[in-house]
Amino acid sequence: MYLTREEERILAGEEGEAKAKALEVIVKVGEAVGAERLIPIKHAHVSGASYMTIGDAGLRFLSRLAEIGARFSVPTTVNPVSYDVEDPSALPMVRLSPRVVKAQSEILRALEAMGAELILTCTPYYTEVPRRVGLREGDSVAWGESSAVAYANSVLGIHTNREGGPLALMAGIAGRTYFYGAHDPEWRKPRVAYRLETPKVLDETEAGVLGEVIAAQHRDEHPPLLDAPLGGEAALKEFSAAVGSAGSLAMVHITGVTPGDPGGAVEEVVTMDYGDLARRMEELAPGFEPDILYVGCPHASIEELRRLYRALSNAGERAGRRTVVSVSRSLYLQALREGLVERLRGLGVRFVRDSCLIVSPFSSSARGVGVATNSYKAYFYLSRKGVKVGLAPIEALPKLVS
Ligand SMILES: C[C@@](O)(CCOP(=O)(O)O)CC(=O)O
Ligand code: SF4
Repeated sequence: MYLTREEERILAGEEGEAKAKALEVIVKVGEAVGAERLIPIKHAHVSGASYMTIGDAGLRFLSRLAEIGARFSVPTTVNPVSYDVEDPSALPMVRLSPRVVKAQSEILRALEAMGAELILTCTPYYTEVPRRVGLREGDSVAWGESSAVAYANSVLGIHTNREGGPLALMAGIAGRTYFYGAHDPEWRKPRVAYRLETPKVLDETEAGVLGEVIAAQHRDEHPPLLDAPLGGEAALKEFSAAVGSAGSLAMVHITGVTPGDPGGAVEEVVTMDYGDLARRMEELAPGFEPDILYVGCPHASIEELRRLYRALSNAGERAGRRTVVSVSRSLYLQALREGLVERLRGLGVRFVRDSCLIVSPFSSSARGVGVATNSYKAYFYLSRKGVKVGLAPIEALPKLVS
């Protein structure tokens, strides 16, 4: 791999042992995928911050990095953790053990010592970060959270591969990543298009199921092109989350949404039938009265909170008292300023910031609990963790509670 003089100096340890080791990892991974050079990144977003995901081994790894003086070279933010840091009791049905609280605090301390900004959300794109860092279409970043990776590439035109696990962390310390995949304009040109003729604009749950269908059948190395009427912000967020969780897609070129020209390289068109989506929606619909109505995986958008308020306002108060919303601290403050938090809390809604039902200990205490959610990704993960879960759009959720 070609290295600049500066990169050679970093590898030689002239900017410290930690940065040398981090760049060594990036170079090795780059060489393994055939990358010929490195590129600078403007931002890193680190997943793998929840103690429930990384455990003691991850805690030791991060603490060790901080001890040897690792520091992020570019603005670096962090994914959700195992509980709401300011209100650990916010999680429903969860009694946090002192061990989890202590270990999670040590993880956060280590990340902060390395210079991370603890925004603790999987939706960095809904925070001040992109504006403050000056992220623009075409910029390269190293993001770890799969839903944010797909959203960055497909909705914002920001270039990132799925830098899962420690890779985003290493790229944040090295200030670089390998030039490959989503960073390469040639790779971003779709060869296969998926066209959905439908009588209606897709809501967020249909968009999530569409993401599952495409992720399951797309085999080409280049991103798919999608020609379908996705309706609104929540649909884009849930579609991005679904293609990243039901498959490993880092990008979908969405007609009318993704910035830039798709490149005119499409060789195959797959026509999809809305009936297939409708049948899958039927399969995933909650066939039970839910104990919890869950919104906010990935963390809720302001559009979802506004829709949730309208839906709950027309429902009985029992629905509100069963509703849990996970949301970034940043968007919570925006909703607070709008009076939305007070109105939703007035209907009994419980807010969980910094965390969610998937990366918190919720699923281990949710045996027999029924969850209805508007998020395909929450369905995907909670069902695999043994939780009874069904999928329905926000407007339908309160009607499931008698
Ligand atoms: C499932 C996920 O959204 C959250 C759990 O990941 P982590 O704890 O940030 O590694 C990660 C992902 O989809 O990249
Ligand atoms: S809310 Fe969903 S997308 Fe966000 S961290 Fe939890 S599982 Fe991942």
